[in-house]
Amino acid sequence: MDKFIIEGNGPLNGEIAASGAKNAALPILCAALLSDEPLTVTNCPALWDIGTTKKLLAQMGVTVTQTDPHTIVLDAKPITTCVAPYELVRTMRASILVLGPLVARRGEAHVSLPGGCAIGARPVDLHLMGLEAMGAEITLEGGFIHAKCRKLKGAHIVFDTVTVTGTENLMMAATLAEGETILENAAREPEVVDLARCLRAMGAKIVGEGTTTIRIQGVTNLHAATHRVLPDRIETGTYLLAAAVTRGRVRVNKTDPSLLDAVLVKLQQAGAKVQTGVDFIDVDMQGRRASAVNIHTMPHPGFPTDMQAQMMAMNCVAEGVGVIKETIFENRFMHAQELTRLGADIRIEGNTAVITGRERLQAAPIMATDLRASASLVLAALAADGETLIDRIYHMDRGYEDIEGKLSALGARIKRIAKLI
Ligand SMILES: CC(=O)N[C@H]1[C@@H](OP(=O)(O)OP(=O)(O)OC[C@H]2O[C@@H](n3ccc(=O)[nH]c3=O)[C@H](O)[C@@H]2O)O[C@H](CO)[C@@H](O)[C@@H]1O
Ligand SMILES: C=C(OP(=O)(O)O)C(=O)O
Repeated sequence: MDKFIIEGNGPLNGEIAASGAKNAALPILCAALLSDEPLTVTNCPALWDIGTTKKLLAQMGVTVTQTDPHTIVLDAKPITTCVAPYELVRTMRASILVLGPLVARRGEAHVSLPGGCAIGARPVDLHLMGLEAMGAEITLEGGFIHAKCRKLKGAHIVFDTVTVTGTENLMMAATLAEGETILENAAREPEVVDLARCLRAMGAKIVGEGTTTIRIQGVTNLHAATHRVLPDRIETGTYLLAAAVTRGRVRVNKTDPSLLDAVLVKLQQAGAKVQTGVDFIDVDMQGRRASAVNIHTMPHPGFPTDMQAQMMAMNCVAEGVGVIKETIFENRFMHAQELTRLGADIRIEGNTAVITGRERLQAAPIMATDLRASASLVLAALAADGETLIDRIYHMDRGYEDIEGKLSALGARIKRIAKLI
């Protein structure tokens, strides 16, 4: 298993470009299943999760062509099987996103219950409830979801909890259903909005994305389209925090500041000078130590849970005490124990972490437990004295394109070790 060796070497300085958003690209690739005409996806990040999705779709009979490192053309004219097998689905939460499109286009789906980051129980009951409301017959057997329906019918669905992939799955299913579907208490995440834009380019009739009520008028078929994936706001935020933890200055280009309002407010509270343009964000700590901030994770437009671990890393080296409340996932503090191994002072009580900042952290061998936890360990290692060895970084490869290349461009000392005895 690959490991990173990171040597904390002072402030990071420089510019990098954001990649396309993983959590937008994944549902968009699955949307190809809705049409028998090709979908071309550009600005698609080069990541493990994208590779897994390509394999998943290819084994269903979809022709998947990578025309350049960031462009994928998918032709789902022939869907030969409606099965999403355990071996592929277990590594990636987003695999559940083939469920809605398969039932909508083919009238059946057999999808293994999904894996992904171990950050909570992560049930899919709301996805299933919605499909049932649209007329699908659902059974669970042998770890698989089996869904059947001759023709989905529009329905009025109110989500008990805001769910991102739940909203995406039902929005995709509804594009080919008979009549109108109304999704209430829908997720407002930018990735949901990007998917709606892609579906609209394919001929879907959708209004209200980005608000809590999305209306979809079903059509008989979708057609060929090209869609550019929006920039990754979580990747962007992670690199901006690299400036905050190292007292440096980082500019992220090819991004969109309007996607990161909640994160930028916290960076300003931490003492950063934040400048934005249409497609860039510049964070400058002007050599100063960050001040600790309080965070309460919330669905968009609140503070994203996918940035919580990275903010905890910043609080570990900030001045003062920061309180972080995780309200989305019940088990998303796995990084705290590893950060403590670097000398951080973190007290956990239920869903709240109280972090007392330390001037410096000290290098130690540590282990990544999930995707954003890995990002927080990398950030902490950049602010630690000595060489930190981070094990199980495959988690990081799921969601960060060319992490070593981008961090090295900012002046970090980071080395990947394929095998260490
Ligand atoms: C591939 C992808 O886009 N992943 C993101 C997506 O995950 P994902 O879509 O899995 O997260 P959800 O928004 O569905 O989860 C939010 C909360 O709802 C609960 N829930 C969800 C569905 C359901 O049927 N029943 C239920 O109870 C979950 O357990 C969780 O407590 O949104 C999360 C919240 O922003 C992000 O952290 C993930 O990075
Ligand atoms: C939790 C994440 O991914 P997934 O939902 O695929 O586990 C994430 O992107 O932070």
